[in-house]
Amino acid sequence: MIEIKNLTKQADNKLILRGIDLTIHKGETVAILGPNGAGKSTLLKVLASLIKPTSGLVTINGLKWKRNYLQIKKMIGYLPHSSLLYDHYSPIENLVFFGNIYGINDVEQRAVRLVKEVGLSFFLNEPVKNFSRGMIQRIAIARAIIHEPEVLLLDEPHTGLDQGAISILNNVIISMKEKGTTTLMVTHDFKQAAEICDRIIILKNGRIADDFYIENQNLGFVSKKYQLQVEGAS
Ligand SMILES: Nc1ncnc2c1ncn2[C@@H]1O[C@H](COP(=O)(O)OP(=O)(O)OP(=O)(O)O)[C@@H](O)[C@H]1O
Repeated sequence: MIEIKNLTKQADNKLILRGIDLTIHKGETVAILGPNGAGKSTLLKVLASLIKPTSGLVTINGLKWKRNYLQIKKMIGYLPHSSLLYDHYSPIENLVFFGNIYGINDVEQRAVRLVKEVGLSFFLNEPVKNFSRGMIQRIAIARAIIHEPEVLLLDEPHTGLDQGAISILNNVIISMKEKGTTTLMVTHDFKQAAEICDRIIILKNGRIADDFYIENQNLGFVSKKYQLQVEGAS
């Protein structure tokens, strides 16, 4: 479970997050929607502990960030805009490298399985620098889940993926949900949000403008709620 209380983030005199209160329950798959500059990536970065909040409290599974840094770090898988992969390493070398950081057992076996899961077995030993953007994104996703995190933070994960890779990613997220993983996904892709998420949060000007559950992958409902909050339509 993730608990966020009165979270604010200020940078260069700009208040990016303006008092976020949010509870995400274990196993939920949550999409964070909002216009450009709303503070979505900043919220994810705070949760991933890449940047410090200006004030407020974040606890993950009851643990506070400040006191349990390493323990929490192991619980989290984070997919940022950049892949974090090493260009000259192959997918397998990258995944083994990151897996070793987390002290994974049988890391090579797991790395091979993940590369297969994201559909790139054929390129197992090819340097990542030769890969297309979508291929890099697939391996970046595998990297984010190499340590089987309990919490998955994904920043625009569908960007650059073709239809096949979108299905692969969605299946990865769904199968992790079945194992109890909690996922927060920043996205501009309403269709994917409606398809795999059970809850939607709309962020606007650093505040939560709406927070609701969806049923039956109701894309129309998501679009209508978004228009109402962000575009001011009724
Ligand atoms: N380190 C920083 N210093 C100053 N301003 C920043 C910093 N980081 C982010 N911002 C500003 O905060 C606002 C929110 O940025 P953020 O990247 O969180 O938005 P976002 O909702 O993810 O946007 P997008 O949909 O365009 O990716 C933007 O106006 C951005 O320029």
